[in-house]
Amino acid sequence: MINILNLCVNYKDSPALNNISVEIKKGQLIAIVGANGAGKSTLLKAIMGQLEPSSGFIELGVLTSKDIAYLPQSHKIDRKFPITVKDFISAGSWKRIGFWKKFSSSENELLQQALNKVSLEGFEERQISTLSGGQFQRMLFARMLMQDADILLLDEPFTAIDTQTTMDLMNVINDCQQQGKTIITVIHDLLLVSRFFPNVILLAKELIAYGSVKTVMTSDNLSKAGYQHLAYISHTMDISTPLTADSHNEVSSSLPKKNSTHIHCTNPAHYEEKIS
Ligand SMILES: Nc1ncnc2c1ncn2[C@@H]1O[C@H](COP(=O)(O)OP(=O)(O)OP(=O)(O)O)[C@@H](O)[C@H]1O
Repeated sequence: MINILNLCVNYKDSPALNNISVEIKKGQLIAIVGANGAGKSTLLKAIMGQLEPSSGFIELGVLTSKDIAYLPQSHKIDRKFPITVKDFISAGSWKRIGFWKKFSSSENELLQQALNKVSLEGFEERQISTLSGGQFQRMLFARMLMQDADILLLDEPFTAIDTQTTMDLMNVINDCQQQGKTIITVIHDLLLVSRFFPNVILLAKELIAYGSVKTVMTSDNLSKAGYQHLAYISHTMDISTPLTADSHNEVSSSLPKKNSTHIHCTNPAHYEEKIS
């Protein structure tokens, strides 16, 4: 479904990805792993069409970039931008309904579902600047859910958030996979990868390995990817623990409730980084 063939991406004269070939099937859940500067974010941006390949290509089959939802690294978003949680999340639907349009009842329903899935009911009128780090990340997930896209690309969704929030959001990712969505996530936490992600792309500007956790995260591959300090303990990593994130309802019930009203869509370009 996503066919990446001999992909090279350069920033001016400087290569960021070299000769990457990977075939990703519909419904797969994949972690992209690699040291800082390995080209992980670059690969996501190339898949979503924000960066042009210097050579090689990416095919999405019958899908287009409109069918892709992107969750950026949270520090790339201006958290001081004056916008409510509701308006921020509703921006996820702009590809469907355009900017500055009133929501239909079905869009409002999607919004409520998204808020519910990330346990942020009652936060609709809050300014995004007042959210904690974990609540902010939940809001980013809600906006991604609002897009209702077939392909989800997430860039470091679990950086600097607590275990509870990580587990809740892992549950959201799991639900999305069960709905048949294809999910590709950049992750630095190798233990999280080994526990929750069936497949891994290991990068170091070039492709070190692609496949199941067991076949990819070997000492040899980790060493080639620049994880020399971790390679020697890789064989002790527990890759057999199943997903047990079931605390979503608990957090959900502890948050305040509030009715929604109709909202506007705001152009995400106002508060997000632009790719140069
Ligand atoms: N806009 C840009 N202009 C020039 N070079 C860039 C740009 N964006 C990224 N790079 C370079 O491309 C390489 C890959 O960057 P990328 O952000 O894809 O790595 P990454 O694996 O996501 O890193 P990290 O884990 O640190 O986020 C790095 O050397 C980086 O400095």
